[in-house]
Amino acid sequence: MDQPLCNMHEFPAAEQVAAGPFSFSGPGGRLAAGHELRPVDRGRADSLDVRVAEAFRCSRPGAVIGGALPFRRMDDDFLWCSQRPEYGPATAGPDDCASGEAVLQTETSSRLYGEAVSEALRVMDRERTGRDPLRKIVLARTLAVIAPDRIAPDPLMARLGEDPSVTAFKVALPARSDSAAARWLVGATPELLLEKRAGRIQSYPLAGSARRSHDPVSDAEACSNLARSEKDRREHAMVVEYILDTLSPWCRNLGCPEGTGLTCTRSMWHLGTRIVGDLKNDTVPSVILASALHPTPAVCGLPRDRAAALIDRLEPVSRDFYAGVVGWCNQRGDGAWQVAIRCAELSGNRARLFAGAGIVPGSDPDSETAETGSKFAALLRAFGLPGDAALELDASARLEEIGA
Ligand SMILES: C=C(O[C@@H]1C=C(C(=O)O)C=C[C@H]1O)C(=O)O
Repeated sequence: MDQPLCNMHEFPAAEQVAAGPFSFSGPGGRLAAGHELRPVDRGRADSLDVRVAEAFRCSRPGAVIGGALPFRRMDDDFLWCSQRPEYGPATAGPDDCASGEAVLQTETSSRLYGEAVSEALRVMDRERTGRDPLRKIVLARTLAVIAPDRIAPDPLMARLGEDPSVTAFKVALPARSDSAAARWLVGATPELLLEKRAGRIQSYPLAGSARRSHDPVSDAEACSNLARSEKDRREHAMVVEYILDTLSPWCRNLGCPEGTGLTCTRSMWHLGTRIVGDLKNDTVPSVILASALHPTPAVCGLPRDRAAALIDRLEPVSRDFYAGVVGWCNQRGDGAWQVAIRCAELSGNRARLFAGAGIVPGSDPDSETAETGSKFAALLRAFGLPGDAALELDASARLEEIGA
């Protein structure tokens, strides 16, 4: 092998190589980048197959590609090929990352978010009787956490991994041109975009959400209200249909044997549907299937390209790799790719937290704002802040607005 086992990216990639540029920990165990890392040539979704094949062409048996696909298909991905990945049992646990001194700041105010939801509803209403109307859009907002010191990705990931219902992840992100700080995306996602083992694939889309409660009676009530909600079922069905339609050309058979059910993390209830299938060609890499699906209407909308354009117009902060895809793939094409939600972008002592919600005709701007507020809870707790800190911040901003 005469290619250098080093990276060709600019600073601070060396620091990211040293720290391990990707790591995933979930119910199935843990995979970390390990040793002998090379960057996969960066590029867009339309050249991914060529670049993945090239990265594996001269790699050792057991090599794995891991990293992140951005939200926008026209942006470049950030993937690494590891010659010696490390596998182990899931690691979770109390770690020393919680800094009680972290401060929460609004980036996108709840008022602005509510206005964006209202604007999306107006667009849907205008198009309602036209050809191919906008039927769903997922809008997100951000919060900032400022810590006294640099925020380290691994302890944060360990805290997030304490919830056994999620896959905790850490992936290196490309440096921004205006800053020398290494960037990371760290999160705990409950949503599996695509897993492939030999010829079998699986996807577990989520859409339709309710906040959990510490009180068991209210928690059960939130769950049963979600199960009965016509709006949430409609929102969910669009995602399932889209995934079935997209995967069917690749599959000999494909279906949802268990139907739609309820699933939960420590902070949220979701509607979820397990989709399983058998591939016609079992050598197709899992990352190619994941990229073909991305972005699903669980994070973007329908019709996809128009929803993506409206997201660009209505969201003040670029998603970058939030609502993208994170995961890994081996030389047989087996691997697991998760939807990059419930995550924060770390850079120095700052973290940008993202949360989004699906908007369909009939959505209520205030409820959607509250839903995004609830989705920050797991991250906020991992930073040592109260889980409802975002909701509290929204409530005090509202009081200020009305001059109370
Ligand atoms: C977009 C996010 O979550 C997605 C949106 C959901 C919804 O609208 O109900 C549910 C799960 C996710 O697919 C997020 O958490 O940021």
